[in-house]
Order: sequence, then structure tokens, then C-alpha cells
Amino acid sequence: ENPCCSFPCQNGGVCMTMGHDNYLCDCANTGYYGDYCETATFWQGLKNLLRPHPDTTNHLLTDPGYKWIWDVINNIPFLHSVLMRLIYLLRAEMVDSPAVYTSAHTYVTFEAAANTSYFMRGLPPVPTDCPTPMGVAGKSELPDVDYLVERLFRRHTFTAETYGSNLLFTFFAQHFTHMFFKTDVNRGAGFTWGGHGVDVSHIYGPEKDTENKLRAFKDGRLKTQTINGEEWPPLISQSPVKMLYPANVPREKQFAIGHEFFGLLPGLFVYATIWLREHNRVCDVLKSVHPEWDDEQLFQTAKLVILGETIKIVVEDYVQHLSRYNFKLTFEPELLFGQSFQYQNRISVEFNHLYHWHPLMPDRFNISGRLYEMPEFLFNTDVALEHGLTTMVDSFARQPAGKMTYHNHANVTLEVAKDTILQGRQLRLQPLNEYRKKFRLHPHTSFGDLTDDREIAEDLERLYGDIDAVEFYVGLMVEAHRPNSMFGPTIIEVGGPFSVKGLMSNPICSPKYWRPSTFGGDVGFDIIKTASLKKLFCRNLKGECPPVSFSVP
Ligand code: HEM
Ligand SMILES: COC(=O)[C@@H](C)c1ccc(-c2ccccc2)c(F)c1
Repeated sequence: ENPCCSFPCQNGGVCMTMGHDNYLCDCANTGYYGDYCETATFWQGLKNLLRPHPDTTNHLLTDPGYKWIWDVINNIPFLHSVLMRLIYLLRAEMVDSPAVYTSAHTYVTFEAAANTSYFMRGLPPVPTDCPTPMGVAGKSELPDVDYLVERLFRRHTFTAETYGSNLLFTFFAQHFTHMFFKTDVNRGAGFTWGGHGVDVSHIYGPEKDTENKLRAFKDGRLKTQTINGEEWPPLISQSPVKMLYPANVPREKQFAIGHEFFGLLPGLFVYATIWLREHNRVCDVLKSVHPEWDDEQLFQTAKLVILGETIKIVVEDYVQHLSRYNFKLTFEPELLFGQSFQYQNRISVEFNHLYHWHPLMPDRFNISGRLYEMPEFLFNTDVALEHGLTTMVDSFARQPAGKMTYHNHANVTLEVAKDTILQGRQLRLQPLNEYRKKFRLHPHTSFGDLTDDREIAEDLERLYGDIDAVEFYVGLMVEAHRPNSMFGPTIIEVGGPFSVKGLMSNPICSPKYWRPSTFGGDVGFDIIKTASLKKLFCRNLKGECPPVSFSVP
């Protein structure tokens, strides 16, 4: 058997087989040494002393008892900037850049860096010639997936998200992440057809041809149609882009949106419409300042402003909400100028899997008193037009999201959960505990340490046999949440680095882009710097603006 199957090398050391029975741990550039890279060098030891355990950091940042400290720090610009820069750098450094692994190789390849059809891998696949599917731990067979989904995921009664997250949050998560989580099902789970970052392809299309079909080619604007006095996305008859609708949706009810899958839910349609209106609004603002500009310059510049607004809102509204930090998170690319930072990103398959937040979805939707069961809501292209956008937003703002935990998958999403586990097996993802170690968390020592539900702990023990054999997605879904947190520690400590790196490594954050002239002067730059979720909606809705935020009012 392959001696690297037990993942013997610690602290980022690389396991290299030496003949059929031996191995070597390559500790180069890790700050550690020894047979297993287990001993810290002097400087690494010092750094380790200065860096509190992630659970401690999270506690300090989220526990209400310390809120007053952060209220002070948030108002001391110098101190706030130092800490914000630290978060950027400490999170981003945990993400390999350039990418080193693909799902097809257990060793470093140039292909990993060069071939963007691959999702990146945070950890290489489990070698194929190992005693068990998870390396050496656990049984020779992994648990039956159907049993796992029924036993762990099926929702019995809806559990609301602890801190009041609403459906605006749920649909924002789905809408935003589908911009870069685009598994190329034809090639397999390790492949993507997406663009590896915040490229706003979900608004403008995945490539130039779609973008050209969505454009009006007048004043920089995107095509719209007016229905009941409101602007909406065009129909595919006006913009013949590829859209995935089921056969029961007639063509004259099929809308043209930047992402082919966004006919799936009215929540995605609402966000697509809001961003479409915002793009056209920005074009009008830019045109008033630059009457000399042609359609192309107005379009390209508005697109850059929309991209900037997206990252601003994701950092300061969305991640601020889900991290539950009392420290104010800010989008300030200038903090990284002069630092060693790579403005490049690669989406990893582990980030994709950990972001399968289907439990956030309710079983039915309450649109101003009218209840829609899931089957009636899916691919429904009438509901938003019937109620009007303002009512849709108001209803989503008031409806609670589901909690990201076990026994909370709506029926219609059970199949997806099953798919995710199967894909994890196909991709030979390493056990949850190996990811915890890579992201500086202690490995779980027992099933009781992993989940707070005793019956599930006993059941998983019987199924997996060893805590070191628990699979990635299954482990994430049952993991006990941290106090004051929406998720388990592994989702936060693994998702955090991928999220922060993906946001701050965007080209517009680099010194050559991040300046007024890129965005049409201060007018465009200020739209980005003052963007917020509330403004995004309230500037683009008719009538009185609903209570827009990511929490129920
Ligand atoms: C009723 C609501 C939803 C339905 C019916 C649904 C359905 C699906 C389906 C059918 C897939 C493809 C599954 C596969 O074959 O791999 C998928 C993928 C995915 N879903 Fe959902 N989903 C819903 C809500 C959400 C939400 C709220 C999120 C939150 C982030 C989310 C995140 C994802 C992600 C990250 C993927 C992987 C996409 C890819 O790699 O191509 N989904 N979903
Ligand atoms: C991890 O600490 C951080 O850096 C904070 C700011 C942070 C950042 C990002 C996330 C995050 C995790 C999973 C998916 C999306 C975002 C998160 F949960 C926390």
C-alpha cells in the first residue's frame, strides 16, 4: 500500500513516496522540520505563540461581551486599518496561489496552475492505492448515501436560522455564488466552466456572445422590457441566450438572464432584475458626467462599477452578516498596496462543497400572505410579475431562512445533498479532519466532539468506525456550531480564507485598477465606495422601500 495513505506529514509538509514501502516528508518553506514536519522553527514557534487559536479569535470577535471593545476599535481608523489588513493577509495566505493541485493528481502539476478548467484543490485527493476510501482510517466501505441523506439531512420540522437571517440572505448566497460555482457536469465534478472569481458573469453572461445578446447597445444599457410600469429582464425572444427552463415553461415566459440556471427560482429572478436596473442606473449617472462617451465606454465602465459594488456589498453587508463579527469589515483594496499579494484566484472544489447551503431554503414561500409550496415556486416566472418587485423584496426580507445544519434539507434539495456526497467520493476528498488541520483547527477527537446530537454521533460512529474517516460534506453538515455563529467552525475557517482571497484578489483591487479614472471618475468610484444592500434595492424599487437587510425585521 502507499505509505502516504495515513497523511503522515504535518503542517503543510508534502508526502513523497520513496520506493514502495517508504516515504519522505518535504518540509521546505513550511516553517517546520522533523520526520513529519512536526517541529516548528524558532520564528514559526514565535508566530504560533502570537497567533491565538481560531476558536479564541472567533470568540473575541463575536461574543457580545466584547462588543464595546470593537465599537472603540471600529472608530480608531489607524487601528481598524491594521486589523483589516491582517484579516486580508492572514486569510489569503492560507489559499494556494497559484493553484498546486487538481482533482486528477495527488502530486503537484503545472497543469494545476495552467489549466483553468479544473477547480483547484485545497488538499490533493486521497491516493487510489490505500487500504480504505479515506486513506487508512475507517472501514473499507463508506456508508450508504441514501441512508446518510435520510438519516442526517431530511427536514422533519423547519429550523429557522438562529440569528434571524432572511430569504434576502438565502437568495443572495445562491445568486452570488453561482457566478463562480459552475461544475462542468459533462467533464466531471473536478471541472468548472466558470471564471474563478467575481466576474459578474451571472449578470452579463459567461462569454462575449451572451453579453452582446443582453446589451441594448445604446447608452451602455442592458436590454429590459416594461411590464406593469416596471423594468424587467427581456424575454429570450428579444435576447436569444441559452436558458435552462423545464418544458412546461412556455417560451414567451422564458426570461434572458446572465446565468442559464436563474430561471430556477423567483429569488434569483429578483436579484437578476435588481442588478439589471442598477447597471442601467449607473449608465445614466455616467452618461450625465460623460456626454462625450460612446455606448461601449459607458457599458464597460458601468460593468466595472457593478463589479465593485458587488464586492463592496459582499464584504460589508453579506460577510459582515454571516461572520457575526463585531469588528467592522471594510472593502479597502488600498490596505494591500505594497504588501506581497497575488491578484489571482482559483475556485476550489472544497469551497464549492462547503457552500452547499441548501438548508437555508424553506419548504414554502410567503409572498404577502399568499403561500407558494416549493413545486409551485420553482421555475415560476409569473409570481414576481404578479406581485411586483417591491412586494417580492418585502416578503423575502420578512421570511426566515433555514439553519445550516442537519435535519434541515427541504425535500427538493435532498437529491443535491446526495450528489454532493457522491461527488466528494468521486473526487476522493480527504477526511474532514485533514481539512481541519490544514486550516489550523484541532482535528475532532470523537464523534461527540464533532456533533452535539448524541444519536447522530452514535450512528456515525457505527457507520464510519473512526472519527478520522468522516467525509468532508457530511462532517460540515453535522458539526456543532460555534457560539454566536451561523455555521460550524470548519465552514468558517475553511470558507473564510477562500472567500476573502476570492474577493480581495479581484483585478479591480490592484493598484492599476483601483483609481477614480477606471470607474468614470469620482462619481463612479463613490458609487462603489458608498454601495450597500439597502441602496442597491431602494434605488431600484418603486414606492416606499421595504425593510432591506439580511435579517428579518
Ligand atoms: C430550492 C432551492 C434550491 C434548489 C432546488 C437547488 C438545486 C440545486 C441543483 C439541482 C444543483 C446541481 C446539483 C448537482 O447535480 O450537483 C445545485 C447546486 C448548487 N447549489 Fe443549489 N439549489 C437551491 C438552493 C441553493 C442555495 C440557497 C444555495 C446557497 C448558497 C445553493 C448552493 C448551491 C451550490 C454552491 C451548488 C453547486 C453549483 C455547481 O457547482 O454547479 N443552492 N443546487
Ligand atoms: C474566518 O474569518 C474571517 O475572515 C471572516 C471575515 C469570514 C470571512 C468569510 C466567511 C465565509 C465562510 C464561508 C462562506 C462564505 C464566507 C466567514 F465565515 C468568516
